[in-house]
Amino acid sequence: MSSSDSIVIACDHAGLPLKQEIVAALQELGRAFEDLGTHDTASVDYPDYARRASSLIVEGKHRFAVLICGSGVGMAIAANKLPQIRAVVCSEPYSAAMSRRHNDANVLCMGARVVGPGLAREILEAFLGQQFEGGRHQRRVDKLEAC
Ligand SMILES: O=C(CO)[C@H](O)[C@H](O)[C@H](O)COP(=O)(O)O
Repeated sequence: MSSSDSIVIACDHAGLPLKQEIVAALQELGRAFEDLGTHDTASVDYPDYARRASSLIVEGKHRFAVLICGSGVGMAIAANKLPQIRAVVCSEPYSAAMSRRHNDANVLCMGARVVGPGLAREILEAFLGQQFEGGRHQRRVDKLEAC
């Protein structure tokens, strides 16, 4: 794995338990990652964490982000405000895989109040295990950036 495949992870208070599972999964997978927090259950605002993590992708420090809140939705809305960010909320592995293959998604959002740890790990592995296919999908992704 090259450093260009590194991952930044972040969560709000609602996402903390699942983020801890994702940290363990990434360690077992041997993936390099940076954990931006939050690190305790005090209530925080997901846009702050989504912006920090997504900014590190835009700056080129990390290739992917995994963002976790209660539903995953708030994190995705916030992350997609930044240019070059294609954030998806996934609650099953098929969408996660296709978001890489067809959409070149670079931010995976999950809801700790939606998916359990086993399913979350399957989603994570589906996302990280696929490559963007390019071709006609590159044309469509280019149009996304122009929207
Ligand atoms: O942004 C969200 C919903 O789209 C997240 O699920 C948040 O984690 C959630 O809104 C936090 O809710 P709480 O009642 O403040 O714990």
